[in-house]
Amino acid sequence: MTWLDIAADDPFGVHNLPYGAFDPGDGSSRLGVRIGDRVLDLAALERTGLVEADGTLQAATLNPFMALGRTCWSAVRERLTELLTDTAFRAPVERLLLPLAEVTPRLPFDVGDYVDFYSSEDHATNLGKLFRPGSPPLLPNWKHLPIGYHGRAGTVVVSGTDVVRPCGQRKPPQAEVPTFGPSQRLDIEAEVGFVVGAASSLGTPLTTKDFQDHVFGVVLVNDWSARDLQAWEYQPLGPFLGKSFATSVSAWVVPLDALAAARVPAPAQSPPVLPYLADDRTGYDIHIEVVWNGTVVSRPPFASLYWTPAQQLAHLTVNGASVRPGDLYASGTVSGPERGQVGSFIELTWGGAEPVTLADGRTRTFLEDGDTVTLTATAPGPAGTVVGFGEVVGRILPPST
Ligand SMILES: O=C(O)/C=C/C(=O)CC(=O)CC(=O)O
Ligand SMILES: [Ca+2]
Ligand SMILES: [Mg+2]
Repeated sequence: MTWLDIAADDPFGVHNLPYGAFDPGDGSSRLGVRIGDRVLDLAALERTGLVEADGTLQAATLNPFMALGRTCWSAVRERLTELLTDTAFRAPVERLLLPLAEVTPRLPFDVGDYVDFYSSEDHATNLGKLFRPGSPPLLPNWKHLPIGYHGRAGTVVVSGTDVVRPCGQRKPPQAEVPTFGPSQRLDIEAEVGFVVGAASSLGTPLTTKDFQDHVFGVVLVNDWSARDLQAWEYQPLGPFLGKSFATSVSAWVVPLDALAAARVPAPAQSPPVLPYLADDRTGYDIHIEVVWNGTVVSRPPFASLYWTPAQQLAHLTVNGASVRPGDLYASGTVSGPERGQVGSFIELTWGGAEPVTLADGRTRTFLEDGDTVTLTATAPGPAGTVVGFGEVVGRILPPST
């Protein structure tokens, strides 16, 4: 039990302790750990000598700390738990707690490379039907490898950042030539992101067993997608400007250690995968909620994903490509089999053909200017607790002229 005055069922209790970066009000970026509705100033804590992490907690982002590797992550997490539970430490630690409401979240890590996968069978099937009607929805490679593409690391933004509606080329199927203008089919993708901590060596692939030692933690991701731009540009090289304008991540990186109780068996795979992709089928029971202008429109179940994050890591390094601290790889859109479980609005409204009605009585197909989308998620924690992921929220601004 923590000495802090927080409810036993608080999703940000001592069983969670997610890391982030925050601006205390002076324009700087400082590392912190969230506990309840407060943030513990890790830079100041390290300077007191109560925690030791080679000075890495003085940095503006988590990258130097994440580079230290799992032994250090576990030691610091254990020490933080001790400091927040043993009343002997209450006096020196309590002084370093700030109300969450008084700080501004910053991007918690410098994003190295950003990869986005496509690992939900339901999502891939739905998108196949919508983008390629008349063809088999799953391409022949889909069950043999986790399909992915490299996204744009420099436009990954922290939750709360507004998203300007992108402009670009689009060509409806019946049109003869493309036109240019603001996207008319602006969409979201609800995803879970994995943040690499420990680097690997160029030329040496990681195995599925290396996942625990290289992945530091988990964030929520909204991979904003302009479907009209995407549909016209994506063949043959894959997503480009239809997705690179912005990708939002949640402010708090939930340590992998906080998700031990959320492990569930991932779906069985058939046909069998090649040996380098064989894994112990560890999935995570993360329950996502998609909230559109205040209305919950969907509840995507992460546990349903066909490809696990361990397989994704093994696949993305199997050619010898290395990973670095701050690399981010996202699961791909999380969709379950039901309409109320899909992770994108193109699926929710079936290509815009079936509008949804929000709580304010207004209908929607794709995003309108001024709309706000919030993704939240929880997972089971130890001893009946709940692990919170916070939220990733973004509001759509009109296109720049
Ligand atoms: O099937 C397609 O052509 C396109 C699929 C996507 O847009 C999905 C994507 O970005 C990967 C994912 O999030 O699952
Ligand atoms: Ca995506
Ligand atoms: Mg994106």
